[in-house]
Amino acid sequence: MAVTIDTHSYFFLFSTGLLSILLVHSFLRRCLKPSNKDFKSPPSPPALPIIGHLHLLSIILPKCFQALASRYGPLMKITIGASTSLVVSNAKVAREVLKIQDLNYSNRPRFPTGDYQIYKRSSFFEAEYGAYWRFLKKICMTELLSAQQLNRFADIRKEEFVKLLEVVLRSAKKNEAFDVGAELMSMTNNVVCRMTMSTRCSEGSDDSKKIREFTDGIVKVAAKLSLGEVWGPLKKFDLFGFGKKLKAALTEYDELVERIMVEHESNRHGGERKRKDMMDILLEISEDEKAEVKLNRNHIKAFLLVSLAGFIHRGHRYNCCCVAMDISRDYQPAKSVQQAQRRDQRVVGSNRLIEESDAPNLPYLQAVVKEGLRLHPPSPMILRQNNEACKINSYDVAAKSRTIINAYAVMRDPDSWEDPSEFVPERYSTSARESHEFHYLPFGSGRRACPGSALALAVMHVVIGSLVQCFDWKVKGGEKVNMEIGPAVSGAMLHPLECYPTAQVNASIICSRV
Ligand code: HEM
Repeated sequence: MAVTIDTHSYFFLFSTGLLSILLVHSFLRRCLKPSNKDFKSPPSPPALPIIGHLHLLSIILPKCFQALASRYGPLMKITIGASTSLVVSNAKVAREVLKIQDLNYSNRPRFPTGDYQIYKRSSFFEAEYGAYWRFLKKICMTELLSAQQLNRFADIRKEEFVKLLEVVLRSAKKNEAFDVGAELMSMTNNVVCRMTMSTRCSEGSDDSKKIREFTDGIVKVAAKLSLGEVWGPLKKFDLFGFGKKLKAALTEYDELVERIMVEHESNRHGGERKRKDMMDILLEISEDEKAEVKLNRNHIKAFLLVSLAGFIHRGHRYNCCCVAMDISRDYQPAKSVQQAQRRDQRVVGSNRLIEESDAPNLPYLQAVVKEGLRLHPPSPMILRQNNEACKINSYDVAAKSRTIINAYAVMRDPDSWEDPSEFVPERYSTSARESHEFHYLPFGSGRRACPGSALALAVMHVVIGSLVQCFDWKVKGGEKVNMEIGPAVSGAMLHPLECYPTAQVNASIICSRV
Protein backbone atom coordinates (compact mmCIF):
# COMPACT_ATOMS: atom_id res chain seq x y z
CA MET A 1 0.00 0.00 0.00
CA ALA A 2 2.80 2.37 1.06
CA VAL A 3 4.44 1.72 -2.29
CA THR A 4 1.23 2.72 -4.14
CA ILE A 5 0.95 6.01 -2.26
CA ASP A 6 4.60 6.80 -2.94
CA THR A 7 4.21 6.02 -6.62
CA HIS A 8 1.11 8.21 -6.82
CA SER A 9 2.75 11.11 -5.05
CA TYR A 10 5.85 10.88 -7.24
CA PHE A 11 3.64 10.83 -10.32
CA PHE A 12 1.67 13.83 -8.97
CA LEU A 13 4.85 15.80 -8.24
CA PHE A 14 6.33 14.91 -11.63
CA SER A 15 3.18 15.95 -13.55
CA THR A 16 2.82 19.18 -11.59
CA GLY A 17 6.48 20.01 -12.21
CA LEU A 18 6.10 19.24 -15.89
CA LEU A 19 2.95 21.34 -16.29
CA SER A 20 4.52 24.25 -14.42
CA ILE A 21 7.60 24.26 -16.66
CA LEU A 22 5.43 24.15 -19.80
CA LEU A 23 3.16 26.92 -18.47
CA VAL A 24 6.10 29.19 -17.58
CA HIS A 25 7.71 28.45 -20.95
CA SER A 26 4.60 29.33 -22.97
CA PHE A 27 3.94 32.40 -20.79
CA LEU A 28 7.50 33.68 -21.24
CA ARG A 29 7.38 33.01 -24.95
CA ARG A 30 4.24 35.10 -25.29
CA CYS A 31 5.57 37.94 -23.11
CA LEU A 32 8.97 38.13 -24.73
CA LYS A 33 7.63 38.06 -28.28
CA PRO A 34 7.31 41.63 -29.60
CA SER A 35 3.68 42.27 -30.46
CA ASN A 36 3.08 43.55 -33.93
CA LYS A 37 -0.49 44.50 -34.70
CA ASP A 38 0.17 44.59 -38.45
CA PHE A 39 1.45 41.02 -38.45
CA LYS A 40 -1.19 38.95 -40.26
CA SER A 41 -0.73 35.42 -38.97
CA PRO A 42 -2.15 32.41 -40.88
CA PRO A 43 -5.47 31.07 -39.54
CA SER A 44 -5.38 28.58 -36.73
CA PRO A 45 -8.02 26.41 -34.99
CA PRO A 46 -8.96 27.39 -31.41
CA ALA A 47 -6.19 26.14 -29.11
CA LEU A 48 -6.16 24.97 -25.48
CA PRO A 49 -3.56 26.18 -23.00
CA ILE A 50 -0.35 24.15 -22.91
CA ILE A 51 -1.42 21.38 -25.31
CA GLY A 52 -2.39 23.75 -28.14
CA HIS A 53 -4.17 21.75 -30.86
CA LEU A 54 -3.26 18.32 -29.56
CA HIS A 55 -6.91 17.54 -28.75
CA LEU A 56 -7.84 18.07 -32.43
CA LEU A 57 -5.28 15.66 -33.81
CA SER A 58 -5.39 11.95 -34.42
CA ILE A 59 -2.50 9.57 -34.70
CA ILE A 60 -2.51 9.72 -38.52
CA LEU A 61 -1.21 13.26 -38.90
CA PRO A 62 -1.35 13.80 -42.71
CA LYS A 63 -5.02 12.78 -42.79
CA CYS A 64 -5.87 14.81 -39.77
CA PHE A 65 -4.11 17.96 -41.09
CA GLN A 66 -6.01 17.44 -44.35
CA ALA A 67 -9.34 17.51 -42.48
CA LEU A 68 -8.36 20.63 -40.52
CA ALA A 69 -7.22 22.39 -43.72
CA SER A 70 -10.68 21.98 -45.22
CA ARG A 71 -11.90 24.31 -42.40
CA TYR A 72 -8.91 26.60 -41.84
CA GLY A 73 -7.46 26.90 -45.32
CA PRO A 74 -4.39 25.85 -47.32
CA LEU A 75 -1.99 27.64 -44.95
CA MET A 76 -2.73 27.17 -41.27
CA LYS A 77 -0.84 27.41 -38.02
CA ILE A 78 -0.84 24.35 -35.78
CA THR A 79 0.58 24.27 -32.25
CA ILE A 80 1.27 21.10 -30.32
CA GLY A 81 2.71 21.73 -26.87
CA ALA A 82 5.79 23.89 -27.40
CA SER A 83 6.04 23.24 -31.15
CA THR A 84 4.41 25.45 -33.78
CA SER A 85 4.26 24.57 -37.48
CA LEU A 86 2.71 26.05 -40.58
CA VAL A 87 0.90 23.45 -42.65
CA VAL A 88 0.54 23.83 -46.43
CA SER A 89 -2.28 21.83 -48.02
CA ASN A 90 -2.77 22.85 -51.65
CA ALA A 91 -0.77 23.15 -54.87
CA LYS A 92 -0.97 26.94 -55.07
CA VAL A 93 0.61 27.51 -51.66
CA ALA A 94 3.05 24.60 -52.19
CA ARG A 95 4.20 26.39 -55.35
CA GLU A 96 4.79 29.61 -53.40
CA VAL A 97 6.99 27.76 -50.90
CA LEU A 98 8.78 25.33 -53.21
CA LYS A 99 9.16 27.49 -56.30
CA ILE A 100 8.71 31.21 -55.68
CA GLN A 101 10.42 31.12 -52.26
CA ASP A 102 12.61 28.07 -53.00
CA LEU A 103 15.87 29.73 -51.94
CA ASN A 104 14.32 31.16 -48.77
CA TYR A 105 12.94 27.69 -47.92
CA SER A 106 16.19 25.88 -48.69
CA ASN A 107 16.70 24.61 -45.13
CA ARG A 108 14.98 22.04 -42.96
CA PRO A 109 14.06 22.74 -39.36
CA ARG A 110 16.43 21.41 -36.72
CA PHE A 111 15.36 17.98 -35.54
CA PRO A 112 15.40 17.12 -31.82
CA THR A 113 17.40 14.06 -32.93
CA GLY A 114 20.36 16.44 -33.37
CA ASP A 115 21.52 16.15 -29.75
CA TYR A 116 21.87 12.38 -30.09
CA GLN A 117 23.13 12.30 -33.67
CA ILE A 118 26.70 11.01 -33.67
CA TYR A 119 27.15 12.51 -37.16
CA LYS A 120 25.70 15.90 -36.10
CA ARG A 121 24.52 17.83 -39.18
CA SER A 122 26.64 15.78 -41.64
CA SER A 123 23.49 14.09 -42.92
CA PHE A 124 22.60 15.32 -46.41
CA PHE A 125 18.92 15.42 -45.41
CA GLU A 126 19.49 17.71 -42.42
CA ALA A 127 22.54 19.61 -43.70
CA GLU A 128 22.27 23.37 -43.72
CA TYR A 129 22.00 24.90 -47.16
CA GLY A 130 25.58 26.01 -47.90
CA ALA A 131 28.91 24.85 -49.32
CA TYR A 132 28.73 21.33 -47.81
CA TRP A 133 25.15 20.68 -48.98
CA ARG A 134 25.93 22.06 -52.47
CA PHE A 135 28.98 19.80 -52.73
CA LEU A 136 26.96 16.71 -51.79
CA LYS A 137 24.19 17.64 -54.22
CA LYS A 138 26.76 18.02 -57.00
CA ILE A 139 28.36 14.63 -56.37
CA CYS A 140 24.90 13.05 -56.16
CA MET A 141 23.92 14.41 -59.55
CA THR A 142 27.23 13.86 -61.32
CA GLU A 143 28.49 10.66 -59.70
CA LEU A 144 26.56 8.76 -57.05
CA LEU A 145 23.07 8.85 -58.51
CA SER A 146 23.88 9.88 -62.08
CA ALA A 147 22.26 7.94 -64.93
CA GLN A 148 25.66 6.44 -65.75
CA GLN A 149 26.22 5.15 -62.21
CA LEU A 150 22.66 3.77 -62.06
CA ASN A 151 23.23 1.94 -65.35
CA ARG A 152 26.40 0.36 -63.97
CA PHE A 153 24.26 -1.38 -61.36
CA ALA A 154 21.38 -2.42 -63.60
CA ASP A 155 22.50 -6.07 -63.53
CA ILE A 156 22.45 -6.10 -59.70
CA ARG A 157 18.88 -4.85 -59.65
CA LYS A 158 17.92 -7.46 -62.25
CA GLU A 159 19.50 -10.27 -60.21
CA GLU A 160 17.60 -9.19 -57.12
CA PHE A 161 14.26 -8.92 -58.99
CA VAL A 162 14.71 -12.44 -60.30
CA LYS A 163 15.48 -13.73 -56.81
CA LEU A 164 12.27 -12.06 -55.65
CA LEU A 165 10.29 -13.70 -58.45
CA GLU A 166 11.77 -17.08 -57.52
CA VAL A 167 10.52 -16.63 -53.95
CA VAL A 168 7.05 -15.74 -55.25
CA LEU A 169 7.14 -18.72 -57.55
CA ARG A 170 7.95 -21.04 -54.62
CA SER A 171 4.97 -19.63 -52.68
CA ALA A 172 2.78 -20.14 -55.74
CA LYS A 173 3.87 -23.76 -56.12
CA LYS A 174 3.23 -24.52 -52.45
CA ASN A 175 0.01 -22.53 -52.48
CA GLU A 176 1.36 -20.48 -49.53
CA ALA A 177 0.50 -16.91 -48.63
CA PHE A 178 3.21 -14.43 -49.66
CA ASP A 179 4.02 -11.50 -47.36
CA VAL A 180 4.41 -8.78 -49.99
CA GLY A 181 5.78 -6.09 -47.61
CA ALA A 182 8.43 -8.30 -45.97
CA GLU A 183 9.73 -9.74 -49.24
CA LEU A 184 9.82 -6.38 -50.99
CA MET A 185 11.67 -4.92 -48.02
CA SER A 186 14.25 -7.69 -48.24
CA MET A 187 14.69 -7.23 -52.01
CA THR A 188 14.99 -3.43 -51.72
CA ASN A 189 17.48 -3.87 -48.91
CA ASN A 190 19.68 -6.16 -50.99
CA VAL A 191 19.58 -3.80 -53.98
CA VAL A 192 20.58 -0.76 -51.98
CA CYS A 193 23.21 -2.55 -49.86
CA ARG A 194 24.88 -3.90 -52.99
CA MET A 195 24.80 -0.50 -54.71
CA THR A 196 26.11 1.40 -51.71
CA MET A 197 28.63 -1.03 -50.20
CA SER A 198 28.63 -4.27 -52.22
CA THR A 199 27.07 -6.39 -49.51
CA ARG A 200 23.91 -8.49 -49.61
CA CYS A 201 22.02 -10.80 -47.33
CA SER A 202 23.23 -14.29 -48.18
CA GLU A 203 24.27 -17.53 -46.51
CA GLY A 204 27.85 -16.24 -46.18
CA SER A 205 27.16 -12.78 -44.74
CA ASP A 206 24.41 -11.17 -42.75
CA ASP A 207 25.79 -7.60 -42.97
CA SER A 208 22.91 -6.54 -45.16
CA LYS A 209 20.39 -7.98 -42.67
CA LYS A 210 22.11 -6.12 -39.83
CA ILE A 211 22.10 -2.90 -41.85
CA ARG A 212 18.37 -3.30 -42.38
CA GLU A 213 17.78 -3.90 -38.67
CA PHE A 214 19.93 -0.93 -37.66
CA THR A 215 18.41 1.50 -40.16
CA ASP A 216 14.93 0.25 -39.24
CA GLY A 217 15.70 0.93 -35.56
CA ILE A 218 17.20 4.33 -36.37
CA VAL A 219 14.24 5.44 -38.52
CA LYS A 220 11.64 4.31 -35.96
CA VAL A 221 13.30 5.81 -32.90
CA ALA A 222 14.20 9.03 -34.78
CA ALA A 223 10.51 9.42 -35.74
CA LYS A 224 9.48 9.09 -32.08
CA LEU A 225 12.19 11.49 -31.00
CA SER A 226 11.12 14.11 -33.58
CA LEU A 227 7.76 14.28 -31.83
CA GLY A 228 9.74 15.39 -28.72
CA GLU A 229 9.71 18.92 -30.18
CA VAL A 230 6.34 19.34 -28.43
CA TRP A 231 8.09 19.16 -25.03
CA GLY A 232 9.96 22.43 -25.64
CA PRO A 233 12.83 22.87 -23.14
CA LEU A 234 11.93 19.52 -21.52
CA LYS A 235 13.12 17.61 -24.57
CA LYS A 236 16.65 17.99 -23.19
CA PHE A 237 15.78 15.49 -20.42
CA ASP A 238 15.07 12.67 -22.90
CA LEU A 239 12.08 11.64 -20.76
CA PHE A 240 11.30 8.44 -22.66
CA GLY A 241 14.88 7.41 -23.38
CA PHE A 242 14.47 7.66 -27.19
CA GLY A 243 17.63 9.80 -27.41
CA LYS A 244 19.68 7.10 -25.72
CA LYS A 245 18.17 4.44 -28.00
CA LEU A 246 18.96 6.50 -31.10
CA LYS A 247 22.57 6.95 -30.03
CA ALA A 248 22.90 3.20 -29.36
CA ALA A 249 21.42 2.26 -32.78
CA LEU A 250 23.65 4.79 -34.55
CA THR A 251 26.72 3.46 -32.74
CA GLU A 252 25.93 -0.10 -33.88
CA TYR A 253 25.45 1.12 -37.46
CA ASP A 254 28.70 3.08 -37.21
CA GLU A 255 30.73 0.07 -36.05
CA LEU A 256 29.43 -2.12 -38.85
CA VAL A 257 29.94 0.48 -41.58
CA GLU A 258 33.43 1.30 -40.23
CA ARG A 259 34.38 -2.36 -40.66
CA ILE A 260 33.01 -2.45 -44.21
CA MET A 261 34.84 0.82 -44.94
CA VAL A 262 38.18 -0.58 -43.78
CA GLU A 263 37.61 -3.62 -46.05
CA HIS A 264 36.83 -1.27 -48.93
CA GLU A 265 40.00 0.72 -48.30
CA SER A 266 42.23 -2.33 -48.36
CA ASN A 267 40.47 -3.74 -51.47
CA ARG A 268 40.69 -0.39 -53.21
CA HIS A 269 44.39 -0.01 -52.63
CA GLY A 270 44.99 -3.68 -53.44
CA GLY A 271 42.98 -3.13 -56.66
CA GLU A 272 40.64 -6.07 -55.97
CA ARG A 273 37.25 -4.45 -56.55
CA LYS A 274 35.99 -4.67 -60.10
CA ARG A 275 33.44 -1.88 -60.01
CA LYS A 276 33.06 1.07 -57.72
CA ASP A 277 30.10 1.20 -55.37
CA MET A 278 28.95 4.39 -53.65
CA MET A 279 31.32 3.87 -50.73
CA ASP A 280 34.30 3.54 -53.11
CA ILE A 281 33.32 6.76 -54.89
CA LEU A 282 32.91 8.65 -51.62
CA LEU A 283 36.27 7.35 -50.29
CA GLU A 284 37.94 8.43 -53.51
CA ILE A 285 36.43 11.92 -53.19
CA SER A 286 37.56 12.10 -49.54
CA GLU A 287 41.17 11.59 -50.68
CA ASP A 288 40.98 14.34 -53.28
CA GLU A 289 43.06 17.23 -51.96
CA LYS A 290 41.58 19.60 -54.53
CA ALA A 291 37.92 18.92 -53.67
CA GLU A 292 35.90 22.03 -52.64
CA VAL A 293 34.90 20.28 -49.41
CA LYS A 294 37.04 17.73 -47.61
CA LEU A 295 34.82 14.74 -46.81
CA ASN A 296 35.60 12.74 -43.66
CA ARG A 297 34.47 9.27 -42.55
CA ASN A 298 31.45 10.64 -40.70
CA HIS A 299 30.24 12.53 -43.77
CA ILE A 300 30.43 9.29 -45.78
CA LYS A 301 28.64 7.19 -43.17
CA ALA A 302 25.93 9.83 -42.73
CA PHE A 303 25.38 10.05 -46.48
CA LEU A 304 25.08 6.28 -46.82
CA LEU A 305 22.64 6.16 -43.92
CA VAL A 306 20.27 8.63 -45.61
CA SER A 307 20.42 6.66 -48.87
CA LEU A 308 19.82 3.36 -47.09
CA ALA A 309 16.97 4.68 -44.99
CA GLY A 310 15.45 6.59 -47.92
CA PHE A 311 15.44 3.61 -50.17
CA ILE A 312 14.73 0.69 -47.86
CA HIS A 313 11.92 2.35 -45.98
CA ARG A 314 10.26 4.55 -48.54
CA GLY A 315 10.82 2.26 -51.51
CA HIS A 316 9.40 -0.92 -50.06
CA ARG A 317 6.49 0.93 -48.46
CA TYR A 318 5.51 2.43 -51.73
CA ASN A 319 5.90 -0.76 -53.73
CA CYS A 320 3.72 -2.53 -51.25
CA CYS A 321 0.95 0.06 -51.51
CA CYS A 322 1.11 0.06 -55.28
CA VAL A 323 0.90 -3.70 -55.58
CA ALA A 324 -1.97 -3.64 -53.12
CA MET A 325 -3.91 -1.13 -55.13
CA ASP A 326 -3.37 -2.85 -58.39
CA ILE A 327 -4.48 -6.13 -56.86
CA SER A 328 -7.46 -4.75 -55.03
CA ARG A 329 -8.69 -2.56 -57.78
CA ASP A 330 -12.19 -3.46 -58.59
CA TYR A 331 -11.97 -2.21 -62.10
CA GLN A 332 -13.83 -2.69 -65.28
CA PRO A 333 -11.21 -1.44 -67.66
CA ALA A 334 -12.50 1.06 -70.13
CA LYS A 335 -11.67 0.50 -73.78
CA SER A 336 -8.79 2.96 -73.78
CA VAL A 337 -7.31 1.35 -70.68
CA GLN A 338 -7.57 -2.12 -72.18
CA GLN A 339 -5.80 -0.83 -75.26
CA ALA A 340 -3.06 0.74 -73.16
CA GLN A 341 -2.58 -2.47 -71.20
CA ARG A 342 -2.48 -4.54 -74.38
CA ARG A 343 0.06 -2.16 -75.88
CA ASP A 344 2.17 -2.49 -72.71
CA GLN A 345 1.97 -6.28 -72.96
CA ARG A 346 2.97 -6.22 -76.62
CA VAL A 347 6.13 -4.24 -75.84
CA VAL A 348 7.44 -6.91 -73.49
CA GLY A 349 5.82 -10.03 -74.95
CA SER A 350 5.45 -13.26 -73.01
CA ASN A 351 8.88 -14.79 -73.47
CA ARG A 352 11.01 -12.42 -71.47
CA LEU A 353 10.96 -10.52 -68.25
CA ILE A 354 10.25 -6.81 -68.21
CA GLU A 355 13.44 -4.67 -68.07
CA GLU A 356 14.16 -1.19 -66.75
CA SER A 357 14.74 0.00 -70.31
CA ASP A 358 11.15 -1.02 -71.23
CA ALA A 359 9.62 1.54 -68.86
CA PRO A 360 9.55 4.54 -71.26
CA ASN A 361 7.49 2.40 -73.66
CA LEU A 362 5.03 1.23 -71.01
CA PRO A 363 2.72 4.20 -70.37
CA TYR A 364 0.14 2.20 -68.46
CA LEU A 365 2.71 0.79 -66.04
CA GLN A 366 4.15 4.28 -65.53
CA ALA A 367 0.67 5.57 -64.80
CA VAL A 368 0.04 2.80 -62.23
CA VAL A 369 3.28 3.66 -60.42
CA LYS A 370 2.52 7.37 -60.58
CA GLU A 371 -0.99 6.94 -59.27
CA GLY A 372 0.25 4.72 -56.44
CA LEU A 373 2.67 7.42 -55.33
CA ARG A 374 -0.08 10.02 -55.45
CA LEU A 375 -2.47 8.12 -53.21
CA HIS A 376 0.12 6.68 -50.85
CA PRO A 377 3.19 8.90 -50.77
CA PRO A 378 5.88 7.19 -48.66
CA SER A 379 6.88 10.68 -47.40
CA PRO A 380 3.51 12.32 -46.91
CA MET A 381 4.87 15.36 -45.08
CA ILE A 382 7.77 17.45 -46.41
CA LEU A 383 9.64 19.57 -43.88
CA ARG A 384 11.15 22.95 -44.71
CA GLN A 385 12.12 26.14 -42.91
CA ASN A 386 12.43 29.71 -44.23
CA ASN A 387 15.62 31.69 -43.56
CA GLU A 388 13.94 35.09 -43.66
CA ALA A 389 10.49 36.46 -42.85
CA CYS A 390 8.20 36.43 -45.89
CA LYS A 391 4.60 36.52 -47.09
CA ILE A 392 2.90 33.26 -48.08
CA ASN A 393 -0.66 33.16 -49.38
CA SER A 394 -0.86 36.84 -48.30
CA TYR A 395 -0.11 35.97 -44.63
CA ASP A 396 2.99 37.05 -42.72
CA VAL A 397 5.44 34.30 -41.89
CA ALA A 398 8.20 34.91 -39.34
CA ALA A 399 11.77 33.83 -40.12
CA LYS A 400 12.69 30.24 -39.15
CA SER A 401 9.09 28.98 -39.17
CA ARG A 402 8.81 25.20 -39.27
CA THR A 403 6.76 24.47 -42.40
CA ILE A 404 5.12 21.17 -43.30
CA ILE A 405 4.00 20.65 -46.88
CA ASN A 406 1.29 18.05 -46.50
CA ALA A 407 1.91 16.19 -49.78
CA TYR A 408 -0.83 13.72 -48.82
CA ALA A 409 -3.43 16.54 -48.78
CA VAL A 410 -2.02 18.29 -51.88
CA MET A 411 -2.25 15.07 -53.89
CA ARG A 412 -5.81 14.39 -52.75
CA ASP A 413 -7.10 17.93 -53.12
CA PRO A 414 -10.52 17.81 -54.86
CA ASP A 415 -9.77 21.20 -56.46
CA SER A 416 -6.83 19.65 -58.30
CA TRP A 417 -7.90 16.05 -58.79
CA GLU A 418 -11.12 14.49 -60.04
CA ASP A 419 -12.26 11.67 -57.72
CA PRO A 420 -9.12 12.28 -55.60
CA SER A 421 -9.47 9.15 -53.43
CA GLU A 422 -9.85 6.78 -56.38
CA PHE A 423 -7.02 4.80 -57.91
CA VAL A 424 -7.31 5.84 -61.55
CA PRO A 425 -4.03 5.38 -63.48
CA GLU A 426 -5.69 6.43 -66.70
CA ARG A 427 -5.95 10.02 -65.47
CA TYR A 428 -2.37 10.70 -66.69
CA SER A 429 -2.88 11.46 -70.33
CA THR A 430 0.09 13.04 -72.09
CA SER A 431 -1.71 16.33 -72.54
CA ALA A 432 -2.61 16.63 -68.85
CA ARG A 433 0.93 15.87 -67.62
CA GLU A 434 2.17 19.48 -67.52
CA SER A 435 -0.59 20.69 -65.23
CA HIS A 436 0.46 18.33 -62.44
CA GLU A 437 3.59 20.28 -61.49
CA PHE A 438 2.86 21.27 -57.89
CA HIS A 439 -0.21 19.09 -57.51
CA TYR A 440 2.06 16.09 -57.53
CA LEU A 441 4.81 15.97 -54.89
CA PRO A 442 5.86 12.43 -53.92
CA PHE A 443 9.54 13.41 -54.20
CA GLY A 444 9.14 17.02 -53.05
CA SER A 445 10.27 19.84 -55.32
CA GLY A 446 12.79 22.65 -55.65
CA ARG A 447 16.44 22.53 -54.70
CA ARG A 448 15.88 20.13 -51.79
CA ALA A 449 13.82 17.68 -53.83
CA CYS A 450 14.72 13.99 -53.56
CA PRO A 451 17.90 13.20 -55.52
CA GLY A 452 17.06 9.46 -55.50
CA SER A 453 13.82 9.70 -57.47
CA ALA A 454 15.26 8.24 -60.73
CA LEU A 455 16.63 5.21 -58.89
CA ALA A 456 13.40 4.77 -56.93
CA LEU A 457 11.27 4.92 -60.10
CA ALA A 458 13.55 2.54 -62.00
CA VAL A 459 13.11 -0.07 -59.25
CA MET A 460 9.37 0.49 -58.90
CA HIS A 461 8.60 0.11 -62.58
CA VAL A 462 10.32 -3.24 -62.79
CA VAL A 463 9.07 -4.58 -59.46
CA ILE A 464 5.44 -3.71 -60.07
CA GLY A 465 5.67 -4.61 -63.75
CA SER A 466 7.21 -8.05 -63.21
CA LEU A 467 5.00 -9.02 -60.26
CA VAL A 468 1.94 -8.31 -62.34
CA GLN A 469 3.43 -9.76 -65.55
CA CYS A 470 4.27 -13.13 -64.00
CA PHE A 471 1.55 -13.70 -61.40
CA ASP A 472 -2.12 -13.37 -60.62
CA TRP A 473 -2.75 -12.31 -57.04
CA LYS A 474 -5.48 -13.15 -54.57
CA VAL A 475 -5.63 -11.37 -51.23
CA LYS A 476 -5.51 -13.64 -48.17
CA GLY A 477 -8.74 -13.62 -46.21
CA GLY A 478 -11.04 -11.86 -48.65
CA GLU A 479 -11.39 -9.69 -51.67
CA LYS A 480 -10.55 -6.24 -50.41
CA VAL A 481 -7.15 -4.96 -49.27
CA ASN A 482 -7.18 -2.80 -46.17
CA MET A 483 -5.39 0.33 -47.41
CA GLU A 484 -5.46 2.15 -44.05
CA ILE A 485 -2.22 4.03 -43.41
CA GLY A 486 -0.12 3.75 -40.27
CA PRO A 487 0.38 6.24 -37.44
CA ALA A 488 2.24 9.56 -37.36
CA VAL A 489 4.06 10.54 -40.55
CA SER A 490 5.07 7.21 -42.03
CA GLY A 491 2.57 6.73 -44.88
CA ALA A 492 3.09 2.98 -44.48
CA MET A 493 0.20 0.51 -44.72
CA LEU A 494 -1.13 -0.34 -41.29
CA HIS A 495 -1.96 -3.97 -42.08
CA PRO A 496 0.46 -6.42 -43.70
CA LEU A 497 -0.43 -7.39 -47.24
CA GLU A 498 -0.51 -11.16 -47.63
CA CYS A 499 -1.52 -12.68 -50.94
CA TYR A 500 -1.72 -16.01 -52.75
CA PRO A 501 0.16 -15.72 -56.03
CA THR A 502 -0.75 -17.91 -58.98
CA ALA A 503 1.91 -18.27 -61.62
CA GLN A 504 0.77 -17.36 -65.08
CA VAL A 505 1.72 -20.06 -67.55
CA ASN A 506 4.92 -18.35 -68.55
CA ALA A 507 6.22 -17.41 -65.09
CA SER A 508 8.61 -20.31 -64.54
CA ILE A 509 9.79 -20.12 -68.15
CA ILE A 510 10.56 -16.44 -67.68
CA CYS A 511 12.44 -17.00 -64.43
CA SER A 512 14.54 -19.84 -65.83
CA ARG A 513 15.43 -17.83 -68.92
CA VAL A 514 16.82 -14.77 -67.20
C1 HEM B 1 10.08 5.75 -53.08
C2 HEM B 1 11.23 6.24 -52.79
C3 HEM B 1 11.51 7.63 -52.28
C4 HEM B 1 10.64 8.65 -51.96
C5 HEM B 1 9.13 8.66 -52.06
C6 HEM B 1 11.43 9.78 -51.52
C7 HEM B 1 10.90 11.00 -51.11
C8 HEM B 1 11.66 12.07 -50.66
C9 HEM B 1 11.12 13.35 -50.24
C10 HEM B 1 9.63 13.73 -50.25
C11 HEM B 1 12.15 14.13 -49.86
C12 HEM B 1 12.04 15.60 -49.36
C13 HEM B 1 12.01 16.51 -50.59
C14 HEM B 1 11.81 17.99 -50.33
O1 HEM B 1 12.12 18.51 -49.25
O2 HEM B 1 11.32 18.68 -51.26
C15 HEM B 1 13.37 13.37 -50.04
C16 HEM B 1 14.64 13.82 -49.76
C17 HEM B 1 15.76 13.07 -49.94
N1 HEM B 1 15.84 11.80 -50.47
FE1 HEM B 1 14.34 10.65 -51.12
N2 HEM B 1 12.75 9.43 -51.56
C18 HEM B 1 12.85 8.13 -52.03
C19 HEM B 1 14.00 7.40 -52.28
C20 HEM B 1 15.27 7.91 -52.10
C21 HEM B 1 16.48 7.22 -52.51
C22 HEM B 1 16.53 5.89 -53.26
C23 HEM B 1 17.53 8.01 -52.12
C24 HEM B 1 19.00 7.80 -52.30
C25 HEM B 1 19.58 6.79 -52.83
C26 HEM B 1 16.96 9.20 -51.49
C27 HEM B 1 17.70 10.23 -50.96
C28 HEM B 1 17.17 11.41 -50.48
C29 HEM B 1 17.99 12.50 -49.94
C30 HEM B 1 19.51 12.49 -49.78
C31 HEM B 1 17.11 13.54 -49.59
C32 HEM B 1 17.47 14.90 -48.99
C33 HEM B 1 17.73 15.92 -50.11
C34 HEM B 1 18.07 17.29 -49.56
O3 HEM B 1 17.75 17.61 -48.41
O4 HEM B 1 18.64 18.07 -50.34
N3 HEM B 1 15.59 9.11 -51.51
N4 HEM B 1 13.04 12.11 -50.53
